[in-house]
Amino acid sequence: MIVTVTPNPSLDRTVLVGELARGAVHRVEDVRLDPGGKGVNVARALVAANRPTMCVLPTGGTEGTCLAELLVAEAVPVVEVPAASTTRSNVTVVEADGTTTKLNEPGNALSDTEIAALENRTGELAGRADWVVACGSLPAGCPDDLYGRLVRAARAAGARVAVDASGPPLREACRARADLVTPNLAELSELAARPLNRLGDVVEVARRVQREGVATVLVSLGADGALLVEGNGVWHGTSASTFVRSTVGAGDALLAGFLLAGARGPSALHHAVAYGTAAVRLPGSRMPGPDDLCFDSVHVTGVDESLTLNGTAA
Ligand SMILES: Nc1ncnc2c1ncn2[C@@H]1O[C@H](COP(=O)(O)OP(=O)(O)O)[C@@H](O)[C@H]1O
Ligand SMILES: O=P(O)(O)OC[C@H]1O[C@](O)(COP(=O)(O)O)[C@@H](O)[C@@H]1O
Repeated sequence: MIVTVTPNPSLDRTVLVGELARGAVHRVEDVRLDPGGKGVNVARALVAANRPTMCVLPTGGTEGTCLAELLVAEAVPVVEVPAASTTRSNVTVVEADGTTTKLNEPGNALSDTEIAALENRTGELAGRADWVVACGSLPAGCPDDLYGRLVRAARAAGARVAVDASGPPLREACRARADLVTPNLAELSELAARPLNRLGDVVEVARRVQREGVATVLVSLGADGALLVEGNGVWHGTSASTFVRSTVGAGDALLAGFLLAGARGPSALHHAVAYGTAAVRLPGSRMPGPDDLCFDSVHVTGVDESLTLNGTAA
């Protein structure tokens, strides 16, 4: 079983417009509502692939009820931690050419009791889990070390732990020796406090994260694919160019694909990039299922560290 934890879930509303212009009135061409938040999306993709999954999340108010109902409709097993404050709503504007603009609310604060309940429910499930996957931003006022604490508790219960986070919560998860972290380029660059222009820069910072005790670093590079640093190995997965409908949830799909393929080595990277690529072809944050994947368009190679991120000479 894989347990996902999303301390700051959201109700995701995605609207489609021709071209976004600041200050203008737009007539929306299409709209969809998805259950959202990074761990929620990972759980949706896992369930779509028939992998036993539990999705732990706080829910509050009308939005929280709606979010839980949407998950039930997708047959995602949910462990709800009731929260006094309302679950946030995030808005995504997708333009006809696939350009994606996200407006993410910070998320209402959880009380200390609610945070403790989230940790307890996760801890109880961790004993039966292969992986605990903790993802996304933390709501207002939540301690930065929440993911670090979850890593320690889940590992003590015998599970491996993956964390997809940014800033201080990511740093704390690395310090607690998460088994797998999945930063995107901006998040890794923030961690390193410098721009990362070449594949070699990405590898160097990922190696630094490994030295802290994180076994596997999977860096998502948007249209340039993803880089896997594991043990002494480094691989770059790319896909042939594809049309982009919405990039929301692509990182979550990448992580789900990696876990579904065993979270190890170039074959898992190949599967992960197939998931990320499939996600950008789907509307809103709809998660891909096995039928959406196209493995032939994905290539995994060793890494020439002197190259820029898109594989051209510096
Ligand atoms: N514009 C794009 N074209 C093709 N694939 C993409 C594009 N954006 C994302 N992907 C795929 O989705 C994965 C995750 O995307 P990315 O934007 O890096 O993650 P995050 O959502 O975490 O920032 C990438 O590794 C890639 O496989
Ligand atoms: O917790 P954060 O960082 O605010 O992100 C939440 C948002 O990210 C998503 O999980 C999508 O994630 P990615 O596009 O990074 O894969 C949305 O469903 C949600 O609205």
